[in-house]
Amino acid sequence: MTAYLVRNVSVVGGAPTDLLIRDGVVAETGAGLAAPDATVLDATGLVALPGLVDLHTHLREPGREDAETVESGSRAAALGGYTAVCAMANTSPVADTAGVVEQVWRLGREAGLVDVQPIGAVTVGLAGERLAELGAMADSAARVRIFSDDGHCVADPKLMRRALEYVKAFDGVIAQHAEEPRLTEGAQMHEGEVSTRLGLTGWPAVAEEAIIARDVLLAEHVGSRLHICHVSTAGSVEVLRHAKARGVKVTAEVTPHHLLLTDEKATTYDPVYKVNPPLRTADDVAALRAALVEGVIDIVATDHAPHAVEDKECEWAYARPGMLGLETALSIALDVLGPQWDLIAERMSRAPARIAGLDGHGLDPAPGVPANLTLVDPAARRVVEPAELASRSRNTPYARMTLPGRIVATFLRGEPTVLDGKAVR
Ligand SMILES: NC(=O)N[C@@H](CC(=O)O)C(=O)O
Repeated sequence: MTAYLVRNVSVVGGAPTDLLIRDGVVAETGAGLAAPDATVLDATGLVALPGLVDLHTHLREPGREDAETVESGSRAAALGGYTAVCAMANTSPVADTAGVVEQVWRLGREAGLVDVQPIGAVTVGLAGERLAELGAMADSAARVRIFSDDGHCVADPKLMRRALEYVKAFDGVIAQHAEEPRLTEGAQMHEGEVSTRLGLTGWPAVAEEAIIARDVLLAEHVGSRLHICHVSTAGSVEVLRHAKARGVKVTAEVTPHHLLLTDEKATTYDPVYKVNPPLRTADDVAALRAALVEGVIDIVATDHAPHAVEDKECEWAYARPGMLGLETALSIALDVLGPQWDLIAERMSRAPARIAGLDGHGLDPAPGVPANLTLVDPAARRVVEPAELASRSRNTPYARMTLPGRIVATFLRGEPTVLDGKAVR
């Protein structure tokens, strides 16, 4: 195994130092290290972060390998600075059995570019009628701890309660896609002034807020861990603030796109901006940003949702919801938060690793720690070219935008997955 001597790097924004990476761990840190056998990387001006961890990635395998595979999504993740991703269960077949989660887990190991941690479905076939085999998935080789019907809400309160009770035994967490389905029938975009102007059926903020309010009360009643996927409204932030003040064990994520884009984008009728939950108003964006800084929202998660061309380049009403995220998330975070490295490390690596229970991830580079880390050039600016993305899909909402920051290198247990901004494999 090659040793790497990373020279003159700022660890999470601190004073420049050297990092020696050997045998899968950070072996030494300090100024002026010597290691004649190591490959030297001059990291002057670069920042080292603990490898990013994505709690919400759609890898599309099995079932839609034309849109993404475990391998192509893993490569996109590594290029985005990630060392671990949690793969959502809405594949085909659905990841609702030990067999399917083990298959995804094994494909992740074979690709070897990031740790792929499968998420199991809460209900059989995401149909919201019967609990899936949560215990069997937890006991499988994939050791599933997060369960989600993402793409669908667990709308039945009794099923939601049972799921919360069930996962308590192994400290699992239910990740809820908060959308009261009766309130979003036929919805095409955020319900508000823009939807009225365009004559499109709206997805009201209350459809999200009502489910979060119900579920934080259920989680409190049961004493279980609840995670809220892709929080998108100012009202949801208020419900979460209230729940956290009461001591409810709830965590929440926000996506890069909900931190940057608004429902005004729908006026282009370009389906690349169609996503679930929909892009909201500028006031919502401001509330989400403030909540992320404050900690009412715990993490940034990408909701990387690759879609084939025919599912996106069509009429708005027929387009599938979802956007790419893995290869641009750090740049958007840098754009929105500025160079607050400790905050970025917390919201994009340490906290998601804790929520997912991923050992060896989310740890700042320090002697003895597994070398899961990424090197960022904060001064670089890049133009997003869809054709250059590693994802099999092209549905990025940031096409041809100039974004700050570039991932220079990513290491997974001491092995580079990205060097000089390029995937190693
Ligand atoms: N976030 C999205 O817009 N899409 C997700 C599922 C979903 O949440 O609808 C997908 O799987 O494509």
